[in-house]
Amino acid sequence: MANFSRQMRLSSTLLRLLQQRVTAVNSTSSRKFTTTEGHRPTIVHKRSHDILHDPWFNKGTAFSFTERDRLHIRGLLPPNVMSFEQQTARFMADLKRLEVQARDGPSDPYVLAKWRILNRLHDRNETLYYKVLIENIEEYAPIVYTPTVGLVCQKYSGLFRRPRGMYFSAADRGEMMSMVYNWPADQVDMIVVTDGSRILGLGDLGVQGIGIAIGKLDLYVAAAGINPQRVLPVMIDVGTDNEKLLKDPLYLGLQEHRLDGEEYLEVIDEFMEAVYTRWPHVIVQFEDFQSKWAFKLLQRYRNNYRMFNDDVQGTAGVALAGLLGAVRAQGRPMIDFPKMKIVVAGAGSAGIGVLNAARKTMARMLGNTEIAFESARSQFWVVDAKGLITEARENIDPDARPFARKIKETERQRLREGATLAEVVHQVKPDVLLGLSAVGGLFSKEVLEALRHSTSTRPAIFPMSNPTRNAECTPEEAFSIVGDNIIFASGSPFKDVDLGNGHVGHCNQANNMFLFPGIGLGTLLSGSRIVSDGMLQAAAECLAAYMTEEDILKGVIYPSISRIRDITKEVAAAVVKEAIEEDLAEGYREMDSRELRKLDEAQISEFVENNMWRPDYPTLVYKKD
Ligand SMILES: NC(=O)c1ccc[n+]([C@@H]2O[C@H](COP(=O)([O-])OP(=O)(O)OC[C@H]3O[C@@H](n4cnc5c(N)ncnc54)[C@H](O)[C@@H]3O)[C@@H](O)[C@H]2O)c1
Ligand SMILES: O=C(O)C[C@H](O)C(=O)O
Ligand SMILES: [Mg+2]
Repeated sequence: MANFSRQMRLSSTLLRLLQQRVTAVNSTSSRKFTTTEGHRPTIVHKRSHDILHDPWFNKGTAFSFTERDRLHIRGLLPPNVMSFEQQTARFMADLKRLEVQARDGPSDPYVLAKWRILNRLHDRNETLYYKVLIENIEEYAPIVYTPTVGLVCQKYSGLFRRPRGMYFSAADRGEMMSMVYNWPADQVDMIVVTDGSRILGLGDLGVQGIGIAIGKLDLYVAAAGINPQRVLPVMIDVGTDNEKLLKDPLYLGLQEHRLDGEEYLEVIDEFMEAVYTRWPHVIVQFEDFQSKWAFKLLQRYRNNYRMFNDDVQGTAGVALAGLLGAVRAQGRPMIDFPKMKIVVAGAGSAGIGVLNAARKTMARMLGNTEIAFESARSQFWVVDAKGLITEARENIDPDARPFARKIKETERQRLREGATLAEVVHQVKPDVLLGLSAVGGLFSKEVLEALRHSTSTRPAIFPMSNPTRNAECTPEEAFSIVGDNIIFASGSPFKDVDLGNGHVGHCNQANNMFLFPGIGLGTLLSGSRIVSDGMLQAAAECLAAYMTEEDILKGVIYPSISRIRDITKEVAAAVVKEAIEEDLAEGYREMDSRELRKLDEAQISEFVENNMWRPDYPTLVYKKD
């Protein structure tokens, strides 16, 4: 009897195994024989451990039996061959177990543990990692990207395991042109580079800022479908002025003060020359450079290289789309935008970028004349660490000067140089209060109470600073103090607010993640040599038009992150179209500029979609070098 039940157990195990094998066989045989690149075999030049430790080709337990023989890895893996779906499910179960044990809330103590688990998967098997990320983007973007990525950068010394990306330091001067050949990939499409000097709202984190470049590139892969083999996170370590890091024995970067002036520029110039020599078509996204350098570097390189600054230009487009959404949410036509009164707290790279873009858009709507440009200026009040910026400000930052209020105007409004944010909001009664100050809680009770007197029927509150703790206010504060009717959009994600009357206060996320992946992908596929103002404007307009009237009236002015792949495709198509119209498009692979010009709108969209990478295992075949 005992024997019989043992046999039964064995045969049910066997049956299960066989079923799994059959499923695996079926899933292979049911594959359509298309000519798409994903199903052609990939030739590999390594075997054995090398392939298991190579995240580009590793499939872990999903290697089939024949592949295990071919690649000399039989016996190096547990015997059960898992399907891609089983692997995903197993990984998700593990990740979920952690969550069941700790029901989180906004200050989830397990975010770093989740990041670690995801990071380990990233090291082992990139294809599976991106499948998990894409299928669960809403849940895990806040882990691999903002806000958790900020914490990861802060704790980088402890979290560092396997290196990812490239590091160029001040000590590498004169060597970068050869160093760049140490990177294993012959093709790189996207580089995100930082010097770690202003990571989110967390200040100078030195070499630890590499985390932000990695997080942005994760979105390039997940949202824009850039091939993960062709992305490169870069950290340019020119030292740090963070005294704590300078003394920290575990710090992984150069323990000297930051280079400045010509010396600093020489390092960045050398880096740019090196990467464009090896990969002439690469797109370089500058990220989280302190404002002092952000504008200068943008002006220095934007006419000669395929580059853009995400904090200045990406943020500007995202904010602009939100501002236009706020106009529509009041039931007014977009063309009413130039009538909006906008108070901006923060005049750094992000704030100034937003101000310039909004002013230009207003001027265009008013007829694109010099008078229109001048008159648009008076719709903005800018408050920085020293208060309201007026023409009376001493040593005014040249980038902020165009937005300094005229003395006469301020007197008329009973304001003055250096007036506090609360005073400005009280006197101006703005339609929009937008924060890019990196100061958590800046929109205090006093400021929000003053906004209750806004002349708008639906005041808009945009605490755009990151990460969560640096947000100028929480949605709970905004809805409870200013009212249920407001439009709320924050840089870091917040949960919707229960307003207690059967209604929900919607929390939009106003983050440049809705634009930079599409700007990069569109630039890549158009083959444009530069990222023009027109291409950036097209990206912003595409995002602004994405939401339906019905959504907007409900206060939903940005898409949910679950739609990031779709919005990114649309943005990229808009960028390609604009590049064609501006005669900048030089084409991509077999789609040369002449072919590109023949495409209609739907065909451009299809072209974009067909060139977006998806996580899918190719069949691997070994070939000797
Ligand atoms: N949501 C997004 O997509 C997005 C994009 C880019 C930047 N950001 C966030 O914006 C913030 C600022 O970035 P940045 O590069 O402009 O930084 P920055 O340090 O260059 O600028 C900060 C600005 O805020 C001002 N400021 C400081 N204290 C203030 C106060 N008490 N009141 C009013 N203004 C004050 C400073 O004077 C300065 O002008 C960061 O937190 C960053 O994470 C968000
Ligand atoms: O990184 C983000 O989440 C947005 C932005 O680039 C920032 O610097 O805050
Ligand atoms: Mg940034």
